[in-house]
Amino acid sequence: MIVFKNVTKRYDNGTIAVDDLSLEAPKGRITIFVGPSGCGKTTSLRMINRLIAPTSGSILLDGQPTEAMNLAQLRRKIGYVIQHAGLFPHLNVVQNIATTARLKGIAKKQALLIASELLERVGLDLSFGNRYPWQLSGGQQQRVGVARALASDPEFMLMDEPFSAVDPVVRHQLQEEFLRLQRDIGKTIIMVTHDIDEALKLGDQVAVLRTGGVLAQVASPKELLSNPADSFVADFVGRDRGYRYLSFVDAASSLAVMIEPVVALGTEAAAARIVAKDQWILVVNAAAQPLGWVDLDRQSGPLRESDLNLSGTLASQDHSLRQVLDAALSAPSGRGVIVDAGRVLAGSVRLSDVVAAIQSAKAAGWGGRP
Ligand SMILES: Nc1ncnc2c1ncn2[C@@H]1O[C@H](COP(=O)(O)OP(=O)(O)OP(=O)(O)O)[C@@H](O)[C@H]1O
Repeated sequence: MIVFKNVTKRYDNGTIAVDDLSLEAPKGRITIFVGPSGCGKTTSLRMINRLIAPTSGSILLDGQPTEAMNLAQLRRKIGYVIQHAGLFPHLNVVQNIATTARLKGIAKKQALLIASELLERVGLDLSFGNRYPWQLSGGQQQRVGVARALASDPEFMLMDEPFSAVDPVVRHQLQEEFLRLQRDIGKTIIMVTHDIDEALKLGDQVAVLRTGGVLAQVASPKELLSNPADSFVADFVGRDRGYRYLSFVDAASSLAVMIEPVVALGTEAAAARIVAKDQWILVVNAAAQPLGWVDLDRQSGPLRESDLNLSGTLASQDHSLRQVLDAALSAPSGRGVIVDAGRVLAGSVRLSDVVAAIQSAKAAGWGGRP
């Protein structure tokens, strides 16, 4: 556990970057610091590994005040990941990862072995090991940065905007991989971001800071959305917080999933019309995985790939109500496509049934994920 006790940082020019911050980052969980630019997120993070010294107050790691700890020992306990990864340009990928293990006193051969294992763990092929940082994309560099922080097997991880230097698609991938990794390693993590979506997605708890370094609220994502402490937090978590909240509610098992007629590519439109519920028919591949919808009102002859309407998203029944709602809203037929874990068709849901499921979940006090 990481504990901030009345921590204040006043820079020499008089700026109060962090003002009397007290909070606990629980063991094995992800705590996110989020807030507008200049609200003291990075300063708070860097006070933990003493890159910045607090003006007053203290920070405790598993009960031990950091100011009393040997600096080298303190840093060895803490993995540190920064924006743009900050890799050493003259070392190749495996050597970069191995540096933190070496600092911990692990023999070179063993450190390189650990580094190679971690490379795969963060989703990079072993062949990347010999490359230099400039030969990697931004997303690959970030992965190496995470692997390097993990190579010393630290108890704590500090991550400063680790996924912000990449495009939204790669960022989404990195976030998903990171959550999977954390399920295995269960580190005590504090991450800084200015992106509320990222905070709500990754955080077990989220600390919202306001300008002047004052803690506005610390709570679970669900609590922040349903019970913002004040108008600053309410504005910061976003105007669409009612809709976002659905991300935290499992699609009710009572959700009525209907049988959806399907055809294969190559089926004649006339034959498809016989099985279709209305003008829209769902096309699946040989493994019964949905490919897209076809509008039979505009179709003659065999159904081709180029006839597919691909606008509909897929949801699985164990997804959140937000995903199921999106599937229903995005489907041209108005029927959201539900798949199982192997992307095989399970059926479809009508928008009206999703809305009914949302209403009954709300009436039952939401339930679902914590
Ligand atoms: N070395 C310094 N000397 C003086 N003021 C500083 C120093 N470093 C940061 N500050 C100020 O302290 C405040 C907090 O800065 P900090 O970098 O912690 O904010 P942040 O929330 O991480 O911002 P961003 O999201 O823009 O990175 C800002 O007003 C900043 O200008």
